[in-house]
Amino acid sequence: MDILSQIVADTVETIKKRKQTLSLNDLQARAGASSHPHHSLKAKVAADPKPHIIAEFKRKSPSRPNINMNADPVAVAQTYEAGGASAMSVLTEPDYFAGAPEDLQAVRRAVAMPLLRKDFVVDPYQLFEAKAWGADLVLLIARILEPAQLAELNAAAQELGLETLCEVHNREELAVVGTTPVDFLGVNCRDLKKFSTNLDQLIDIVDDLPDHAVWVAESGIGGREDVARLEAVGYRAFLVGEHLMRNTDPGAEIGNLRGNPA
Ligand SMILES: O=C(O)c1ccccc1NCC(=O)[C@H](O)[C@H](O)COP(=O)(O)O
Repeated sequence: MDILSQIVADTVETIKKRKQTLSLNDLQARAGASSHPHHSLKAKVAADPKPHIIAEFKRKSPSRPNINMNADPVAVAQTYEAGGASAMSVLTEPDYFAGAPEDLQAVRRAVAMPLLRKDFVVDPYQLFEAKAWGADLVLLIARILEPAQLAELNAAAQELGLETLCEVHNREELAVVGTTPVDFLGVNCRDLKKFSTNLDQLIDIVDDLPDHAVWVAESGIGGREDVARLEAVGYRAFLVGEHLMRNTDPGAEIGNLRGNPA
């Protein structure tokens, strides 16, 4: 079983348990009562031609067992926001990424930038969770969804007022997306078998990316030159995790990535 299949199998079990603790009906009521205003990344991207950094909070990952295990999500969020991040990605998956719903909820109370619930969404229940916890965007990974399932989750998320970031790794997965009106189309250049990243793949695929979504470059971005190279071929937003989580001054580095060195 590959790593994504393992994560998805465990996620399905986690959702089963959560449904026993909080029914879908009760969760829907909570999501409906959520008083968080919507913070739109789409609007930010439309208003500003400069590169947009989606700064990620990630303690660890399958490829990196210890990135920054003791990091405080609220302190990191405040630094990211002050540094000019357009949005923040918060891992909520517990077993492989040491994330938690409480991280997203705490960050929501502390900052006003758009928040991405970064998880392995396979069930509409997770969309209501995302809404109830204060997210503005959700990740939908093409590799783990059937085309009809992706279309349904995308429509359900947008109906709830969540923007969608659909992630692909290659051309084959673009077929899963088809004409589904996702808001953001992310290309992730991490090879999930070797755990290596190769930014050239993000460049090779651009001729086949659909125009209906904003393009997001994901994984392995390590400096201003990387952003500039990817921006030159049409990417408008950049999901950056490890590079910022290991940086001693992530706020300044976000400015640098955007082409505004301190
Ligand atoms: O990073 C992993 O090891 C990983 C393994 C399995 C599924 C997803 C994985 N990573 C998630 C991501 O896509 C990254 O967190 C994100 O693109 C940021 O990447 P980076 O800037 O390289 O931390």
